[in-house]
This record gives sequence, C-alpha cells and structure tokens, in this order.
Amino acid sequence: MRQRVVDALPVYLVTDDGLCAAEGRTVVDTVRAAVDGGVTCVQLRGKTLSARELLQQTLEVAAAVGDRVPVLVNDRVDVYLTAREAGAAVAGVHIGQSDLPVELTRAVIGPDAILGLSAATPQQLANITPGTVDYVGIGPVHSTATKPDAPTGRGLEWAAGIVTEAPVPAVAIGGLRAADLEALKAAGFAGAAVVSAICSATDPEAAARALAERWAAHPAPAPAPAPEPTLASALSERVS
Ligand SMILES: Cc1ncc(COP(=O)(O)OP(=O)(O)O)c(N)n1
Ligand SMILES: Cc1ncsc1CCOP(=O)(O)O
Ligand SMILES: [Mg+2]
Repeated sequence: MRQRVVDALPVYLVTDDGLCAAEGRTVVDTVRAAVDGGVTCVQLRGKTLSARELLQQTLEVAAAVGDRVPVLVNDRVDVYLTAREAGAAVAGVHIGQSDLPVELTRAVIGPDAILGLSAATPQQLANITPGTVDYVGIGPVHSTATKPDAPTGRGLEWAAGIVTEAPVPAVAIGGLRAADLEALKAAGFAGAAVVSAICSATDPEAAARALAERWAAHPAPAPAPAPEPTLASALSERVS
C-alpha cells in the first residue's frame, strides 16, 4: 500500500556520491544520519554509478533505512525493479522529462510504487495524466552546481507562481537552504528537496534536523475557500 505521499515530502534528501565522498562519508552513512535528523524521504541519485553499483547502494540504503522513510531511485527504473525483486524495501522512482515516459513507467512499476516527476513549466504540469504521478519536483529555484545541466535558478517568486498549477503535491528543488523553507511552505509546496545542504554538510544529521525544524516551525497555508456556487450549479443541485 502506498503511504500518503505528502508525508514523505517535507524534507526530501537527494543523494550525491561525490559530495558525500568529499566529506569523507559514504552515501549510506549520510542517509543514516539524515534520517536520524528527520528527513522524510531519500532519493538515490547515483549519476556516476554503474547499474550494478547503484543496485548495491540501493540494497544497502534500503536495509539501513528499513520502513522509516521511503527510498526512491532516480532515473533507473531497472535498478528499482531489480532491488525490489531482491526483496529490498524500495518505495519507487523519480524520473525527469527526458527519462522513460510517465504512463509506461507507472505501468511497469505498478500502482503501489511512488512515482515522482520533474517539471519546470506550466505545460509540463498540464501534461500530467491524473492518477499517474504522485508528486512533482519543481526547479531549479536557485542556481546550483550540483546539477551542471540545470538552467539558471528561477527564483522563489517563480516557484510560488508555478506551484499553484501543480495537479499533485510538489517539492521545490535547486540550491535550497533552511532560509527558503518558510516562503516555499507559504506558497503551497509540500516540501523541499535538497542535495548539497545535507550531503556537503559537516554534520548531516544536524543539517537535516535544522531543515526539519524549520519546515515544522511554519504553518501550512489555509486551504483555498470553496468557490461561491453559481446560479447554474445551484439550480442543477436543486433538480438532482
Ligand atoms: C525531487 C526531484 N526533483 C527534480 C529532480 C530532477 O530530475 P531530472 O530532471 O530527471 O534530473 P536528474 O536528477 O536526473 O539529473 C530530482 N532528481 N528530484
Ligand atoms: C537534482 C536537481 N534537479 C534540479 S536542481 C537539482 C540539484 C539540487 O542540488 P542542490 O540542493 O545541491 O542545489
Ligand atoms: Mg532524471
């Protein structure tokens, strides 16, 4: 059974092997510390790893995390399926606009897996078929060195505008730090995804805790009021 996906999104860690190694840690050590600190989701983004290496890392991280938070695999649907076949507690995949098509990915991973999709334009959000994608990752909010092929950061105002068009819960991504969280939550994001804020931190547990506390400290925006009934809808209710 898929858990309520919004519970997984508030502080979403995306891993980077190089950044963790530069701090003298493995990805597994970093994830363990970050989960202890309060991250709510982990995405394994092993861009420099072979399929075999990413599978091994996925098995180790899934064993270390257990059922504390969902573990997703970036891009590699084959690695996710193989880890699942091996009995690992992996929750799903995150794919981008140039990765495998969304509908086929959903068909392959099944209805219970979590499926995340990157989106950066209103058109990409409008293209989402209801029921296929569980959440979207929107960015980059700020410019980032972590993803060299990402465009320049578009800013918090842009993020606050585009999130209103997301048909599913959204996490922001790109250069995010604790100071961004209040504005993102107020704008309606369900969470913030970070790489360097945790992977490059001297103390990843403390970094995760600071982000989790900052997110929890701010109220979620009040839900939008139900629209006033129009004359036509009031009449149709009376005749039905
Ligand atoms: C939560 C989240 N949002 C966006 C991305 C970016 O995915 P993508 O556009 O496929 O780029 P790569 O991460 O594959 O380089 C993400 N990974 N996670
Ligand atoms: C994977 C990804 N997608 C858009 S920006 C980004 C990298 C974000 O990394 P950081 O949090 O270190 O800026
Ligand atoms: Mg991708």
